[in-house]
Amino acid sequence: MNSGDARKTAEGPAYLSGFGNEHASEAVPGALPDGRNSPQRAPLGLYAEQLSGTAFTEPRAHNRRSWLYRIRPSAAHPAFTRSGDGAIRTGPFGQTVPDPNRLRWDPLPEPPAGTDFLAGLWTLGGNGDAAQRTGMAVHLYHANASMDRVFGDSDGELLIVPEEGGLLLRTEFGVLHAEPGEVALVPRGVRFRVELPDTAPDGGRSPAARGYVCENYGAHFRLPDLGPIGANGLANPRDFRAPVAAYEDVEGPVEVVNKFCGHLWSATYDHSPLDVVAWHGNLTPYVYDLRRFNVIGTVSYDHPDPSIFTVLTSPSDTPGLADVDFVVFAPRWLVGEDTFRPPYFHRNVMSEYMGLIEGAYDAKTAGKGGFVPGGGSLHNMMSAHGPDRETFDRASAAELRPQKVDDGLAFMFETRRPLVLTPQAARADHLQQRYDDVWQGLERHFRRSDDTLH
Ligand SMILES: O=C(O)Cc1cc(O)ccc1O
Ligand SMILES: [Fe+2]
Repeated sequence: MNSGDARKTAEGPAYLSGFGNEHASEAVPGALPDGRNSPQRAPLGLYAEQLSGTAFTEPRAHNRRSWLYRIRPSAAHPAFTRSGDGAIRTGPFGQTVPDPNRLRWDPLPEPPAGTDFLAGLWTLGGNGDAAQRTGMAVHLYHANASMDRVFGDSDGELLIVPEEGGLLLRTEFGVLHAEPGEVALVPRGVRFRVELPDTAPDGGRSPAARGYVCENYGAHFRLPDLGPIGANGLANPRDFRAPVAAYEDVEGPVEVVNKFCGHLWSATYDHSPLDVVAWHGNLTPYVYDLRRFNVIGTVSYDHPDPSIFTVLTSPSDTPGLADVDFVVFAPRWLVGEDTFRPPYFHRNVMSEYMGLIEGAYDAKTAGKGGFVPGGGSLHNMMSAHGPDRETFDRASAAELRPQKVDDGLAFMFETRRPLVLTPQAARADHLQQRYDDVWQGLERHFRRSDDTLH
């Protein structure tokens, strides 16, 4: 293999900084044409190819496309044939009756040896319709082997949230590294391979990689508007990192898997499709370190709605109504006076899938049988939830000194439509059976005169 690899820094691959920027990168000097996208003959004998992420005519502020200069055009491939879908499912989700119950899962069980990222993807549920390009799916993954095939998802962009084990993503645009605490996004259709880097001190294979994926069938994730917050805050654009160009020059059979309208299709190419020597444009994969999130909260009283924690949003056609939001509960100070500080009791018109990357979440008791890293909870539209009894008791009695919440990293995929489970999620052994019990014992404290409660 002749690999034009990315320039490396001491910590890992080199990156280009900024969300949605017009970037340009070449792995070989002179590979990018000057002053035009499609010269009569592209430099170095490369093929020019455009990859669009939005309709050509969408407003400039949202328009996404990149130009790729590659050893072979993507068109040079044989026919795809259907392969098994494994545990991957796609909207529309109609195989279970939508469930109004509060649900919680333990982490995915250990997969058989030799399970790569694609084979380890397991769909929990979702909504909308991939063919209508609206809605989303929640997947989890548990893998213990690097892919040697290449994957591209025509149904949506993939927001990958590692929880255990780092991932090396070799993409058409270059190499990305995502550790737990970071997220990676691969745009719709971009081909990539997920490798599990050797992280064990003895140079052995890292034991496993586990995490979550939001497959977004709708509009690209973008940064939320900041409104009165001002020009800065939440996720800062410069903290998003795109890869520098890096290519594989591989002649020989490479399996390429394409997810298209819910099914996996496979073709054996006679070369690697990760053969982009240079590219420019604003449609790129990227990584973001969630610990860089600039958390904003109250400095007076009350618990702000969690929209204040939105990292990325995929808007619908209705202003302010997201198809899906990606929200992070990052380390922060709590200072609210005369305030119940954890998340309040609520019933939400949006549906909430929550995951835990590490530690504990401030509305739920940690530990075995509770909300644990790698597990997840689903609070569908209008289902009543909030702090569990232990949290309610503790927070109602706590002395309200400034308090640093820095013992965990939780996130939420919040979506406009109820999430419908796959049969495998509805019947999973790792679905907790007694989640409702966390709200048992919330006794009545009501007295007609309010002199006893506090
Ligand atoms: O724990 C949850 O349910 C998520 C959540 C957090 C919060 O701070 C306020 C509302 C909400 O739904
Ligand atoms: Fe909630």
